[in-house]
Amino acid sequence: MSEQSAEPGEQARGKDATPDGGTEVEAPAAIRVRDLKVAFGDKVIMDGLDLDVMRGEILGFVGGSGQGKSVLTRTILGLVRKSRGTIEVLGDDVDGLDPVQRRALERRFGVMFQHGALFSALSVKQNIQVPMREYLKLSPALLDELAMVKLDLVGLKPDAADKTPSELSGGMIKRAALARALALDPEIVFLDEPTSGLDPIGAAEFDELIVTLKQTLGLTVFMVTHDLDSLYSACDRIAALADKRVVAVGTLATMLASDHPWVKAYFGGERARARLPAGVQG
Ligand SMILES: Nc1ncnc2c1ncn2[C@@H]1O[C@H](COP(=O)(O)OP(=O)(O)OP(=O)(O)O)[C@@H](O)[C@H]1O
Repeated sequence: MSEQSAEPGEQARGKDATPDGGTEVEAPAAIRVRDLKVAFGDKVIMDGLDLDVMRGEILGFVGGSGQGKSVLTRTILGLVRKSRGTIEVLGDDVDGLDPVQRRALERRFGVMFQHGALFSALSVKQNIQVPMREYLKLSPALLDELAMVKLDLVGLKPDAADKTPSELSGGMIKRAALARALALDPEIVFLDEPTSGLDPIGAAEFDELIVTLKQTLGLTVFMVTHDLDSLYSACDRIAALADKRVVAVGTLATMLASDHPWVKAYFGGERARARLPAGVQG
């Protein structure tokens, strides 16, 4: 786990202590964004945004509604054009990739869009197999076997395989969508508000699942969320988006100490303070 200095530019970076506890060194970032600008026509959504998501961490990404959290995710994924800045994913500058390299990189991340976004006409198994069919050449038997492995990984019973999304509970839909995001054994998983719409127990179980998968599969997780419990219990670090850039990044303690008005209001509010883990002072 790491914390950041308040210096501009330094703020986005993750640093790890050396094993002997000595000088801090920069750990490799899974995602490195620098000086990002994104605009739709005259409407500037991000300007001068820096962010590092470190390998093997769960980074919780927060910001007011409509501030650009989904747009940032989509820009990193190459679905929205940036007007300035650099984005490196797993060591590759995405601007320097030819289509073949781009496709190879895309195989290394999985995405779970808001509300699951499963294909309603397909069964759970077929949904999980969509990315497999797109990127892998496997026999139907192997595709079925792999889909069952993914179902098991996310804690769904085998009988969920042949159900359609409309036959699933909200929690099961989230798990099925996560299974699809994990279909190609990604190194990075993007989760857009994964616990929205779940009851507190379902949300806590989903958070636990994400933490377990991070630990067992070594996943890097970029998680857009409004869920304070997820931020407190599942995330290694938190980054806050305001004023078109990342204004604070670090542990919960860093957030609580931030002077930025939006971060102060978000983490210092009554609701946020009431949910703080035991032992953490708001
Ligand atoms: N394709 C687009 N064309 C024009 N404007 C867009 C487009 N996509 C998003 N926007 C605008 O960009 C801004 C940021 O949207 P975004 O969905 O990223 O917000 P968000 O922080 O994820 O919000 P929420 O927390 O409510 O989901 C909004 O004003 C939105 O209307």
